[in-house]
This record gives sequence, C-alpha cells and structure tokens, in this order.
Amino acid sequence: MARISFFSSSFIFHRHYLIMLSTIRRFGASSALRASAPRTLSARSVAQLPKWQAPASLSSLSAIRSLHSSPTLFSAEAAQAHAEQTEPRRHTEFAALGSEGIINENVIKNIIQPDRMNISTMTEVQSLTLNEIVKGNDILAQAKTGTGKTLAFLVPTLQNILNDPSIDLKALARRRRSAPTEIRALIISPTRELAEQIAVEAKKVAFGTGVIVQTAVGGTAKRAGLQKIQNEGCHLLIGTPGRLKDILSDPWTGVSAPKLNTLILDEADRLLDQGFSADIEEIQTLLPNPNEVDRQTLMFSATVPREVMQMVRQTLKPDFQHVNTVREDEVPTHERVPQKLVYLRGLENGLPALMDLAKSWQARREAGEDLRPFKAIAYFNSTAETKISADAFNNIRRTREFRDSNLSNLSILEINSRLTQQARTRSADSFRRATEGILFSSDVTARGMDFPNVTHVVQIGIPRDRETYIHRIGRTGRAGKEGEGWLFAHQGERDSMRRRLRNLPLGIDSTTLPSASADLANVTEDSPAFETVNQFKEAFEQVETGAKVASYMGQLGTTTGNFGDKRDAVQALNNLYVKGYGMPSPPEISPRVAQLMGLNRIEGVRVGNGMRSRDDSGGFSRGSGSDRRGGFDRGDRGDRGGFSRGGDRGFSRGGDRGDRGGFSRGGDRGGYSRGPRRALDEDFTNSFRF
Ligand SMILES: Nc1ncnc2c1ncn2[C@@H]1O[C@H](COP(=O)(O)OP(=O)(O)OP(=O)(O)O)[C@@H](O)[C@H]1O
Repeated sequence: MARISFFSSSFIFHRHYLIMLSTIRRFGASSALRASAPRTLSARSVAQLPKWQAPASLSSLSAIRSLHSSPTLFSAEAAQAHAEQTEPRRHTEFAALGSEGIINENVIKNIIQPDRMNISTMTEVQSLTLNEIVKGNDILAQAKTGTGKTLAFLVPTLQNILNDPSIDLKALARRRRSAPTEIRALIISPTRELAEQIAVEAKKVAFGTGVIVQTAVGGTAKRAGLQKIQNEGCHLLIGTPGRLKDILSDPWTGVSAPKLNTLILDEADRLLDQGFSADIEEIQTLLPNPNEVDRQTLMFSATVPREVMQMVRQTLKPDFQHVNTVREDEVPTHERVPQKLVYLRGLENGLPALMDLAKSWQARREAGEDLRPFKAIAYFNSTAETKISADAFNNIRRTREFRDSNLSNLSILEINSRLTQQARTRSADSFRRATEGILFSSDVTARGMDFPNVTHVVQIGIPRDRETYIHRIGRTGRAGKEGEGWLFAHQGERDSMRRRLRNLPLGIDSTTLPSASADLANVTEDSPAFETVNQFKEAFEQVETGAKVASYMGQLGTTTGNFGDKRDAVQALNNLYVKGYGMPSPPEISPRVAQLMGLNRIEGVRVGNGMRSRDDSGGFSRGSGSDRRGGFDRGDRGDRGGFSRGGDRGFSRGGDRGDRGGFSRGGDRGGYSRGPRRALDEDFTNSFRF
C-alpha cells in the first residue's frame, strides 16, 4: 500500500511538474504557476501535493529544452523504455488522463462517453505522443493509417489551448465568442475534405470547453467562412495551405495569429514535398516569430520518406522527438489487410475486373459467408479516368439487369478535383453514409479520409509511388477493422511496380476475377466473363465521345509514365479505347502534345488535329492539343489566389494543390505542381514526371 501511495504522489508531482514545464515553455514562469496549480489541485487534495519550486536550472527555456536529447527517435520499444525512465507509467486509458488532471474532464467525457465518441483505450501513437505534446515538445509522429493520429494531436492541442492563461474561458463561455486574432493553434491539411473531417472531430472533442474551432478551406465561399471567423473568433484554425495563406496574408480579413503557439502539419510528408513546401514556408512567415512567441510544431503521417527528413529538421526544433510506431522490419501496411495483385490482360480489363470483384463478394455473402457489404474505393491515376469509369458504372447501374442483381443497392459515387466543392462534399458524405457502394476516386481521398466500413481498396493502374500506395490502402482496415487491397496492373507496368512497390506483401491472384484475363474482343457466351464484358460494352456506347477523348489525354501521361516502354504503353492504351471504350480508332493528339511528350515517332500514336474544341458533353472541351486545356483540370491553385476564383465553377480550378486537377498525375495529387500555369504544356510535363 505504502508503495502505491508513494507512487501516486510522485506521479502527481510528475504531472504537476510537466504542466508547469509546458506552461513555462509557452507562456513564462508566472503564467505557469497560475495555469498549472489550480488544474492539478482540482484533481487532488492540496495535502497530497509536494510544493513545486522551479529549479534554478529550469528557469530558462533553453535549459528546459536541453532536457531532451535531440532529436530522439522513439521506436515503440525505445519509447516504452524512455517512458519507463521518465514517467511512472504510460497512459493507455483516456479516463485516466481526465482523473489525473492531465486533460480537461470535459474533453475526456467527449471522448469516452458512449453517446459521444465512445473511445476508451488509447492507440499506441496516442499513448506515446499525448504527454509529449502536453509537455510542449516538437514531435514527428509516424504511425500506420487509421490508428487515431487525429486524436493524438487534437486532444493535447486542445489541452494546451485550455492551459493558456491568456484565454479567459469563463468569459468565453458567457459570450460564446472570441476574436479573429485569438488563434492559438493551426492545423494544415493537404486536402479540403481532410481539413473538414479534422474539424468535425475537433468540434466533437472541444464540445463544451469554450474553445472555438474554425475552418479555412479552398473551394468554398470565402466570404461566408471569413465572416464566421470574424464574428465568432477562433482558437483552433484548420485549413488547406492555399486558403490559409490567403486569409493570413490579407490584412483586410482581420484574421491573424499573433499568439499562435502550435502548428500542426497533418500528412506532413505530403505538405513538405515539392507541391506544398513553398506554401508551408510562406504560412510560417505569417505566424509570429518563434523567437518571440514560442511555437510547438507537430508533424503526423503514416509515411515519412527519407527525402522529406531534411525539411522536417528545418521545420522542427533541433530537440524534436521522432515517435515511430512502425518497426523498421515491419511492412508499413496492416497485416490484417491482405493485398492482392491482379495482372490484367489489357487495360480494358480493369473495370470489368472491378465489377467481378463486387459480384463475387456479394455472391459469397449470399452464399452465407459472414462478410460486410461491398464498400470499395477504386483509385485511378487521372481525374478523367475516374470520371469516365464512374460514368460507365452509372450507365450499368441504370439497367434492369443491374437493378435485379445482387448489386442493386450499390451506390456509385465519384470524387475528384474537377467536381465543384459542393459535389465533392456531397460525394464524400454520401459515401460515408453508404452501406454498399463504390467510390471512384482520384487521390483526393487517398490520405487521411476516414470513411467507415470500407471493405476494399482497388487501385487500377500502379500508383505513382510507395507512399501513395500505402495511404490508399489505408482507407480500409481502419481502427482495427478488416479489409482487402487489390492492385490491378498491366504486365507493361511490371518494372515500375517492382521499383515503386518494393517489399510490400502483394500476392498474385489469377483466379478470382475472370474478366481480368478475358480477351474483350472475343469473349464467348460460355465464358464466365461474358455477362460483365457485355455490360461494359453497352455502358461505354453511352459515354460521350468527348469524355473518352479527354480521358485519353490524361491517361497518356500516366500510362507512358508507368510502362517501361512507350510503344507498349500507347498500344495498351489504344486497345483500351478500341476494345474497352468501343471507339472505332484511338483518339488523335496534336503535333505539339505529341512532341512535348516525345511521342511523335511512337508507333500507334495518331497525330492530328481531329479533336473538336467542344462537344455536347459540356465540360469536356478539348481544344486541339495545346491551344485549349478544356476538360483537364487546370490545377492552377484555385483556392489560393483569392476565393473568388475557386470552387463553384463548372470544374473546379484546382483547389488546394493536394487535390488539384491537372490531367492525370499532376492532377489530384499535385506533388509536382508549381503554381499558376499558362497552359496545357506544363500540365503534360507534370503528368509524366516520376
Ligand atoms: N483510441 C481509439 N480507439 C478506437 N478508435 C479510435 C481511437 N482513436 C481514433 N479512433 C478512430 O479510428 C479511426 C481512424 O482514426 P484517424 O482518422 O485519426 O486515423 P489516422 O491514423 O489519422 O489515419 P490516416 O493515416 O489514414 O490519416 C477514426 O474513426 C477514429 O475515430
């Protein structure tokens, strides 16, 4: 008993000390005394507490920082050992954080109550980072997809806002509003949907605390969002790089962050890559000088490739801690998500194979297997391909045959940067709610999105890199659930695949999906692929020629990039358009585009000016090569150069580069985007850069 009581009092001392430490670090010693004492006292009787005196050696920030070795790499085991040395124990239950006065009781209630978030036990990344963040340390945290990284940074960040003695939360509770200059924490996300999702979670966690959470995302009406911040004020701002930069750089908005203490980069590796790093640097120049206002920076992602470590080091304090819950010898995807590789006979076999997957899954359910309803995300490498595929599936969905089939409840949804923001939000919400469905998606949703109960992630065509593969796969198997990953690749992509997807546990499946290997031009009635192949033949007859032509341009970039041999790529793509999409001949490309892409001497490329400038599909205007960009998303930083340009136009002009259009790869991924661009040419250059 004595041991226990000693343990608990030293532990309380430890907590008390931590709070003091973090508050000194942020707000100075006198604030620390004000901020930490009442909170700890509220949880324990005064008599239990040792009297806290700031050791002389801890009186300056630099001294406090020197307590941490720099930078520290915490593997799960090392972190455990570290925790055992520096802390009496590591917390695993949210309730304990509340009862011990580490995290505000209201916040904990919001997390654990069954009628609220209903989460009681922390995940490993939460358990490893939460205390460190409350202490004020800079952190780079890497943990597998779907393991609760969002709460890992939200909860301590909220607590740090609540700890800030310069915020009068009682007065705030009475007035329920603050000022647009009261921002204490900024969360940056690469995509709009993810920013919105984080905000929803933040509001749940902050409920009843008085902390005001606002969003600033591209593609939405600037004025309305701004007015909300101006009227209600803001403590925690969550947004996409372009819009945040707009708001914070424009003195007329009245929104600024002179007291900002915390900067969080979610999907940090994405935000630090070439596509966003300039913006992130610029946003930092709009924040208070960290030498004057101490700033904690937090970075979270499931992937931290070596290439971004230099940027990480430049952005974090030298003594930052690297918490990594993924062991070096461990695959970065979840073991409970089997990953299957299907070699397609031709690119035209991809969509029929996807249909086979849905059919076979539903058939197994009907046969009594205990399987969840088919809810899949199908990823494509170009926005145009996403659209044309969704169109084809929608055409099939309208047929009586489909309505009478075991797939009749399947919702067909589409999301890519070419859609208006309203349409994107609608698709995301519908898919979140859907029990059964397929979301045809570009990489807009590849990172961070938490759609519940996704059973399958299907990647059609190999992704541009290993990180993209990992994040896409991560849309299933979240929070301990099961899921399956499927990669459909053409033999011509084999070399690129080996290079990009090395050491991933992909097992070849050549039996489950009959349409994957069928010759679409010669499928006979006795073939198991017959029905599916015919469904697609009819479906593609109804797809506008203009849409097909537009898609060709997008796919040309990705396919030539993915195939080892350009001639093979063109041949495979031409087969897709003739055998798959039912065109009499493959589309032409302009001499200029052919030259730019180095395709003018490649067999099978049809160079000409046969493309009309506009067709009746409205939106798929194509121009003849370089003269118009038309249906291809411009990816020209729509949500950044002022809100007036963004979103609500026929096809969104980009947005937060993370989910930009661009045709093909530059598009929804934006990794290589570089700002407003004149025209098509540069998009093409981006589109086949690997
Ligand atoms: N401690 C927990 N116990 C159970 N579920 C949790 C816990 N923490 C978070 N979750 C839930 O797990 C899901 C995934 O969480 P989250 O989106 O934060 O994952 P993530 O690690 O950020 O994933 P990604 O790498 O894809 O961004 C969410 O639905 C979230 O509510």
